[in-house]
Amino acid sequence: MKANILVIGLGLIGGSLAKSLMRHEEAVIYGYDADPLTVRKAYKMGIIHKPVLSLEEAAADADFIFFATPVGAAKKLLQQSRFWKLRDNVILSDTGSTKMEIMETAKDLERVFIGGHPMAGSHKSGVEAAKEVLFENAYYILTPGQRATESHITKMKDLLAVTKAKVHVLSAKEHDHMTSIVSHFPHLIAASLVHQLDREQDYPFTQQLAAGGFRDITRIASSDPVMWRDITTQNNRMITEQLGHWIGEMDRLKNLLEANEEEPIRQYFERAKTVRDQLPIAGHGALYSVFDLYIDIPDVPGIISELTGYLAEGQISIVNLRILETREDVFGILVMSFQTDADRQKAKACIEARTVYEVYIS
Ligand SMILES: NC(=O)c1ccc[n+]([C@@H]2O[C@H](COP(=O)([O-])OP(=O)(O)OC[C@H]3O[C@@H](n4cnc5c(N)ncnc54)[C@H](O)[C@@H]3O)[C@@H](O)[C@H]2O)c1
Ligand SMILES: O=C(O)C(=O)C[C@]1(C(=O)O)C=C[C@@H](O)C=C1
Repeated sequence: MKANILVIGLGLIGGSLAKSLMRHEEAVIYGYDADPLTVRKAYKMGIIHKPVLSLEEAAADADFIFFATPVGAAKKLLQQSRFWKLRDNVILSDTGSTKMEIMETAKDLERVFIGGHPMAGSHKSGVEAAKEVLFENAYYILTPGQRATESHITKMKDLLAVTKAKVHVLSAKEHDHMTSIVSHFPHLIAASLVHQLDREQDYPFTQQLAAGGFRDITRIASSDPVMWRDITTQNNRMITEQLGHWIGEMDRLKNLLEANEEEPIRQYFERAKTVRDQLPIAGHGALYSVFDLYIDIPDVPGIISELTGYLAEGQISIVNLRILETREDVFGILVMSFQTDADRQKAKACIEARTVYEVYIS
């Protein structure tokens, strides 16, 4: 696709988007960030073709403009964009985690706006964390504004096709309701669990004991505070509604604990396990699918390079690697993540054929 694409905000998401949009051979990717060092880094990393110094000049040449800053800044930039001289057929979009306030702000624009939200990310931020493959297999939500026609939406879908994300259209209200449940509120729970640990005075050693469970459930508490401040203030009503449901759930749990009967407690865990295990794609999250393979490995030097070497020979790409609970002289579990089930099956067959280690899919 031949197009000038301007990405404003070259952090984790803007950087990843810019890099994957480079797959359009004829597109020219312009990159702007409030932090000039980030723009330089993005250029050096090959994430953008043209570093932008004057936002307004670059905007005037753009066919697509993406606002990929935290949602508070995105709202302000959208307001400013009313005074920019833009092409008549430009399509504006964003990557923000909230949609209702952004769509409300975009309502007054005299250009087409299609809200966007790639449902993939990380607790890491900044251009250094950007990855070309970040959106592959993830849902990418679009919330078209009132000026957007079917042909504009198709144009946007064609542009995003190279990200290999699953593009899905929703209303801003549907979006904000659903993400408050599966993304926004969980971040507050993660933060609150860390605060609970932080308040523990009697046994400071508790922090040393925070192992896999605590680490897994609180990983997202390491996310960027400004980004989450903005999300929480913009989607405040929906998030507060979820808090109300949560308090109800905690009351139910409190009753269960006070009664302290084995069977209802087992059923509580059972129901949660059933729902969690049935989330789309092998229980790996409703929003971002990766396909994990578990390999029992001895804790010996060189084991990981041995296994990744076999997969490289078989041309099988890995998206992530981690080790669960390895201790000296004990078998550990190596978890390899793949982008597709087909890759995972190929990897399983490859490792089984070439090693004696037990390989399984959870
Ligand atoms: N992090 C995630 O997991 C995730 C996932 C999907 C969507 N999002 C959304 O995408 C957006 C970007 O998130 P991120 O994780 O890439 O953040 P980030 O902190 O990695 O990057 C944001 C970038 O925007 C720049 N910036 C801030 N204000 C600016 C301004 N006024 N003008 C120009 N640049 C400015 C910052 O310098 C930074 O480089 C946010 O709206 C966020 O809600 C985040
Ligand atoms: O995986 C993470 O660290 C994330 O928090 C990613 C996550 C999410 O909540 O799933 C965070 C915010 C987004 O808007 C989309 C994705």
